[in-house]
Amino acid sequence: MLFMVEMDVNIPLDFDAEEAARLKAEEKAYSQKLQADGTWRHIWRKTGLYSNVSIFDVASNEALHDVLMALPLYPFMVMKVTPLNRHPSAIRDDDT
Ligand SMILES: O=C(O)C[C@H]1C=CC(=O)O1
Repeated sequence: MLFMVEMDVNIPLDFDAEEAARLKAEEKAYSQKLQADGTWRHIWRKTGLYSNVSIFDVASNEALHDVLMALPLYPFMVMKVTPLNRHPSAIRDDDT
């Protein structure tokens, strides 16, 4: 199942800088592990924003929930989740 997830990150300005750097490093490692195993199919930065658009490929709503809740930066994120269907006019057999 494919989902588009939009993540807006908002770390308070007075949050400890070292802790923020640690959480960002953890987030990067977690994200790259999920990208390597095919769960996190695409990640794009929204230009000019601390925000991304991502595509996830997971087995169920519950699986996506678990992946998102485990994001180290989750406490600082607002997310919008959109389920995706293959478009009937798509010309490619896959969506890579
Ligand atoms: O930077 C972001 O958009 C937030 C988050 C998502 C992946 C990652 O490494 O950080």
